[in-house]
Amino acid sequence: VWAAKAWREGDPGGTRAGRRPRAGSVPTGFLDVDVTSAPLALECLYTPWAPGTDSDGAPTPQDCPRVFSAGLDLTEMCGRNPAHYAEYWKAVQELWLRTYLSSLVLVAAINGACPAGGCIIALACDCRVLADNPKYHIGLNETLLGITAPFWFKDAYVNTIGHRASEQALQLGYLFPPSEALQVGLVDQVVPEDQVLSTALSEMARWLAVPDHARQLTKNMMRKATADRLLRQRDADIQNFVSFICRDSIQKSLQVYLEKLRQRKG
Ligand SMILES: CCCCCC/C=C/CC(=O)SCCNC(=O)CCNC(=O)[C@H](O)C(C)(C)COP(=O)(O)OP(=O)(O)OC[C@H]1O[C@@H](n2cnc3c(N)ncnc32)[C@H](O)[C@@H]1OP(=O)(O)O
Repeated sequence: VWAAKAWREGDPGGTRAGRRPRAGSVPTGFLDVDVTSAPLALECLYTPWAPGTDSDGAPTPQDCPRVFSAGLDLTEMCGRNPAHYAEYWKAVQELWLRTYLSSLVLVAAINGACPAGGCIIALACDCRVLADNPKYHIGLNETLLGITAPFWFKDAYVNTIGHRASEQALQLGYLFPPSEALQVGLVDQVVPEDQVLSTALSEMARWLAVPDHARQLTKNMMRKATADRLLRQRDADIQNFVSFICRDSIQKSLQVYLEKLRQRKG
């Protein structure tokens, strides 16, 4: 995700980091900011696995990480205590709200798999460019983990791909391959892997060509109702998450899923 202001001004004290986060590190790894203990300065962020920059601070496309984001860190949702779950979920809400309501132009350059929480951050951007690789699936697959997407994930999905497509994809936990993601409108462009960043930057330029104040007011007008719905119910949403995730059956499902992931690796 490229934050326009940071890019235009050349990392003005931003939080760009060189390391690539491990899979499943949203939210604390995705933007490389510990949102549980620090205010999230989205207005000066680079993607933590920015693929390097040239002397002008513009990105260079030499790195293809295979994983845009593996979604929320499942280890944060397993075997912990209710206070931990509450703090974690508050941080997830905060990350999404700040991304979704940012006045910056945000373009997601999706150069890897993008399930669940990864998809929701991409959906919070203004525009999505996905690399054309059949392994780079995108979507909300929560049901396959035995959990349900919260209402605000669903809202963002519906806003982007419509009610019927969301209903079907959410129930099936469907992860769209690039061609289908484009067809359904989940992403705006699918391009060869080595053109993801250049395309994202062209998109960025297109959005930045619009007068800022008009674009920002329009963005807010389009997004406010969806964000307000969560803002009105933040505490209830946290309580719902905690009681859901604390259930023995849900803990069991998540552990089984994590174990499968680890075995698949071996
Ligand atoms: C009202 C209640 C509401 C509840 C709502 C809760 C919402 C949750 C939203 C989410 O985001 S849930 C997470 C969904 N994510 C996934 O299903 C993705 C799972 N991961 C994969 O499919 C693959 O890892 C990948 C992303 C396709 C990448 O494949 P790759 O082969 O490159 O990596 P792996 O070798 O599989 O994984 C490396 C390593 O990472 C672990 N891991 C992967 N994903 C996660 C994760 N999301 N959380 C924690 N850990 C994850 C995996 O187990 C490996 O670990 P190891 O210890 O190194 O073996």
